[in-house]
Amino acid sequence: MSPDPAILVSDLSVEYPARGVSPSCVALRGVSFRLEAGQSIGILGETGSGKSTLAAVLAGRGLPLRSGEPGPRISGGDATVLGHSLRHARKRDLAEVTFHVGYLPQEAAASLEPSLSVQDNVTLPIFERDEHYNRRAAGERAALMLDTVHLPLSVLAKYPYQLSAGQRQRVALAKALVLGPQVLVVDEPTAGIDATVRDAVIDLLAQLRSHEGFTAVIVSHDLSVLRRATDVTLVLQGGRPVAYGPIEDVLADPSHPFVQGLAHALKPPQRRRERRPQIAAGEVVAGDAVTN
Ligand SMILES: Nc1ncnc2c1ncn2[C@@H]1O[C@H](COP(=O)(O)OP(=O)(O)OP(=O)(O)O)[C@@H](O)[C@H]1O
Repeated sequence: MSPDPAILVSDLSVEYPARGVSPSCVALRGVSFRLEAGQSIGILGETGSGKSTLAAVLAGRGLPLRSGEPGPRISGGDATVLGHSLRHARKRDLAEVTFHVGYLPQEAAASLEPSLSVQDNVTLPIFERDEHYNRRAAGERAALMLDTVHLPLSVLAKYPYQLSAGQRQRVALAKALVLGPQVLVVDEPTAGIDATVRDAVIDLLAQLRSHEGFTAVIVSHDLSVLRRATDVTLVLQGGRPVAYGPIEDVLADPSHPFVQGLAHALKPPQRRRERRPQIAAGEVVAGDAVTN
């Protein structure tokens, strides 16, 4: 394992600058964590807590290079990804980061290019970097990626509208993996897909996690994803970190009221099932005591 962390976030604050009549908005405040190469972190939090902003920033996406450009701006602290400081990133740094960090944004499946075949969608990141790249080699790469996400090769010639939502999600994942990233950032990978495909996507993320040196940042409120595909989970509220640790520890020891609510929201079916027999057993005992 490299002595340098894959990702180092130190007291990071991020804001969206004011635009027109909209005031500026601080999306992240004082976030810190260190992720070694080969580790995987889950990001959890209520809507608007800054999860997608953190994912996009760490993926090097959307950061403006000049003041006045739209996009989230690092207003305090820093995030260093694969040795590149994002606060002081120049165009070349961001190109390096986006090359080595695969990104599956929220609703990535819906943002596949409808006029392109699956093969052309998956290989788009290759040709965006090198328009003269060998087409045959790119086709072979697309086939390998489809195999990685467990889709049949017949899907390569299809168009996104011909696929199910779950298949589109896996194509989007293949596209995020096509450049062979060292780090994968995924934002709600199981949202909006049916239960069977959801399991397949979770299996995939768990398998990727077992690849040596593969580092991942996974935004999800799906407990199975956090359990199977992450080592630690960071909980955000209003842009601030409120809990950090392995997901079971976070849920078992919720010292913050928000995390307590979250633990309850994520666990009710199991807890209710566990509690009911206990109450029933108590009633039986009480009844027995009366009748005996
Ligand atoms: N382009 C933007 N311009 C201005 N403010 C934004 C922009 N995108 C997000 N925000 C604000 O930044 C904050 C964090 O948003 P973000 O999308 O990161 O939250 P989230 O936790 O991912 O939410 P969700 O779970 O709903 O996707 C919110 O207050 C949001 O309104």
